Amino acid sequence: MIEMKDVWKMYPNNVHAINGINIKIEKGEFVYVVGPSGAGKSTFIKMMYREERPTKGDILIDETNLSKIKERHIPLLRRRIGVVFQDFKLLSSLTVYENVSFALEVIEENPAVIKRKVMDVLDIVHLKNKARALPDELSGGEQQRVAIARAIVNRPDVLIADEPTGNLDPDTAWEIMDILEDINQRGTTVVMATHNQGIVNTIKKRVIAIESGRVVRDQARGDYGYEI
Ligand SMILES: Nc1ncnc2c1ncn2[C@@H]1O[C@H](COP(=O)(O)OP(=O)(O)OP(=O)(O)O)[C@@H](O)[C@H]1O
Repeated sequence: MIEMKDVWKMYPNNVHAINGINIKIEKGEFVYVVGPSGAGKSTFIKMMYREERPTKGDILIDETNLSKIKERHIPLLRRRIGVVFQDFKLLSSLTVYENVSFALEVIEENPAVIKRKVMDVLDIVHLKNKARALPDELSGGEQQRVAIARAIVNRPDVLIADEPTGNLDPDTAWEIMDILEDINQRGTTVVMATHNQGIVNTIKKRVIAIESGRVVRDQARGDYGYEI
């Protein structure tokens, strides 16, 4: 479960990005975060994986209060929360296999276990046959699938995706959604910030709309709600 209690965020330049958010996301939910550009969606999401810290308020991931965890425990938190970005962020000199295995916490794992875990997630994203390829040899959609595999290889409870389809053509965006839905159906909570009206209006899920750093709508099976 993810919970925000009266969360505020002011950046050092005095921009008030988040202004008093209270939300609860239960285990296994799939949530879209929508809203105009600059509304605070990325800030909202970054606080969930402790990339940014709130100026005020508490964020709980299950029993862990993110405001209270020590810097040295952040890697442990990141194993419980996978993150996917619009621009993939793959390491260009590593193969698909290496990009995924690199993210795996390798402590006390034997090579056979590592290989099984990497191949299992490459199977989920339908990329087993590209394990030896380099990112530059892949399409944008394939690169995003590698990024998703990397994000889930530690079996996180939560997958956070900030505009995961933002750089992809429409057909490829739908493929990515199939994979995110599959991962969600396997039990992972998915939180996805998006500007993709077609996806939100077709694959109906909970919608949290943010404007000027506040939740202005929180709706089960909601619409995108903005004209593009
Ligand atoms: N690191 C930062 N330092 C200062 N101000 C920031 C920083 N990051 C974001 N902001 C500001 O905070 C506000 C919210 O930004 P945020 O990126 O969270 O919005 P967003 O809804 O994700 O926008 P978009 O849809 O364009 O990605 C904006 O006014 C932005 O300029």
